[in-house]
Amino acid sequence: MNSNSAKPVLLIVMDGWGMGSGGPEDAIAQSSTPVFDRLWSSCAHTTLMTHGPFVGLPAKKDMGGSEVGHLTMGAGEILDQGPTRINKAIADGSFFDSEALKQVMATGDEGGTIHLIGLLSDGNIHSHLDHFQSLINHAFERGIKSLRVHALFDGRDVGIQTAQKFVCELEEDFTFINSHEGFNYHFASGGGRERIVMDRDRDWAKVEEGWNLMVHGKGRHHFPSMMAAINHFRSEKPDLIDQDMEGFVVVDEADHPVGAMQDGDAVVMVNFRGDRAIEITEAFELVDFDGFDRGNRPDVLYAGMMVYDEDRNLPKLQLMGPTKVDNPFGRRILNLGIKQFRLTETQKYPHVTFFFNGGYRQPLDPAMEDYILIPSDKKVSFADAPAMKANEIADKAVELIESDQYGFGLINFANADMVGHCGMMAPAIKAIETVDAAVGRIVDALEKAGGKALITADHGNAEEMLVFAKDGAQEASTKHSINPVPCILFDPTYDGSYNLRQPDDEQTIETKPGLAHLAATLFEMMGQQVPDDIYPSLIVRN
Ligand SMILES: O=C(O)[C@H](O)COP(=O)(O)O
Ligand SMILES: [Mn+2]
Ligand SMILES: [Mn+2]
Repeated sequence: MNSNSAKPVLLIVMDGWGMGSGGPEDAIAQSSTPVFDRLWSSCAHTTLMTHGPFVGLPAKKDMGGSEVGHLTMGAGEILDQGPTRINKAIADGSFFDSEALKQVMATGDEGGTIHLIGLLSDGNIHSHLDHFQSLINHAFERGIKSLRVHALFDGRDVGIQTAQKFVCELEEDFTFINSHEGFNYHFASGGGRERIVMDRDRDWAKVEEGWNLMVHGKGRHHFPSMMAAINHFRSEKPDLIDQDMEGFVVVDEADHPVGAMQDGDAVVMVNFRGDRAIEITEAFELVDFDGFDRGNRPDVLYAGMMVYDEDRNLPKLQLMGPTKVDNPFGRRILNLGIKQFRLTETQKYPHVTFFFNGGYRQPLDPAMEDYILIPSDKKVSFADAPAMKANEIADKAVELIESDQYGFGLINFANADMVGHCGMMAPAIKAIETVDAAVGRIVDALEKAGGKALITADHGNAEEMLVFAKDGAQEASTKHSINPVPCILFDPTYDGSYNLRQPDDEQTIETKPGLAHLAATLFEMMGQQVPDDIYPSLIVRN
């Protein structure tokens, strides 16, 4: 096929745009979305499942996320994702046999302290409390005497004020373990994930603050316990979302940090998801690191739950091998000679590259793949800049479509998700309206170029900005939803001769329309043979 004459077929991901109830919690229903409404009523469309087993996650109600969503879209099939594989390995015991974990435990045998750092919640997007507990119990059973937990508070993949629940669960474990002679297991530091450590946009000040708390035991706030810290910050600001809590150090009666890191200690990053674990991993591992001044760096053994950066093989020690896709969509179309682009802003860059590719970050053939990254706004809450880079992405998309070079392009608009995570209605509406207009400009350009697009989302978020308790009380929702997402096949030549498969109750996990069916649908839209080793296309010819 001559890629220069290709009619572009795009996959447009409106990140975090789910199908809501239309009620007061639904920011999408409250937005003016003339483009979406026109496309929904004039194009073939369906809804897709994006959560739990539909994307290879362990539990029925696990929320989907950008990583698992893009990985599933690119794979064209449902594959076990990181947490599923970790859970299975913990259950069958193989998790504890890894060389990496043995090395970590060996430092404990030699008298070193084992430090667990990570997101302390059961959100299952970046981490899971069970994984902390499995590691803690294993260390205890192995007779490791000293362990510290440096906890990042969530409030973003779970309820907005839930930190105390997870803290108390581990405190109970520690109380039991410490009742045995010679054991001392404690929390050592804490702070909200948006304030410290879990940055993914080279905002090194956040990582540095976390580094100083965890590694050096240095920070502005000192507390005798985790609960003292949580109570203090909530008494100052009762509606404080856990993700925004300031960082602090846990200290003893003499005001000394209880868990500063020493030579000979081991550190395990418990998060399995890579995007927000890479920067702290660089700080621990890179020799020529220049993100910030690390001070006197203790000589510690560092391990991560999984690979966070495949290209650089970071971290060196991984407790679990990576989820790999043997033949992802991008590689398959490359082999067909189809030129492709990926386009988004920094916040979602790994998702349209690394995750969609099922494990590689850089183009396999730079002459045939253009990965275009627009820098995200820094040092702002996206609630204050809800347009994010959607207009710039649309400008670039129009230019790429008009260049007449590409047979495929993947675009991600981060707004409905990133602004949705702030939990505020008015900015979310602005975010959605911006995306709607940007998609409108892209479909207009596609129409002129004779192209087509699948317009969909990787999971919901902005259509569920409030959650309601049984007693009717409501609180802001900052997390993803498990609602289905829209899927529209934009085709200016559409004559009603096909439809998209609709969900029904007879279907199985594999056959219910989901993200795993998009790859085959794209092949069909490009006029290519659908490979027989991926899930079938959603297109049903009348
Ligand atoms: O990292 C985040 O911002 C949230 O935990 C998940 O959001 P994402 O999966 O859409 O990136
Ligand atoms: Mn997403
Ligand atoms: Mn999100």
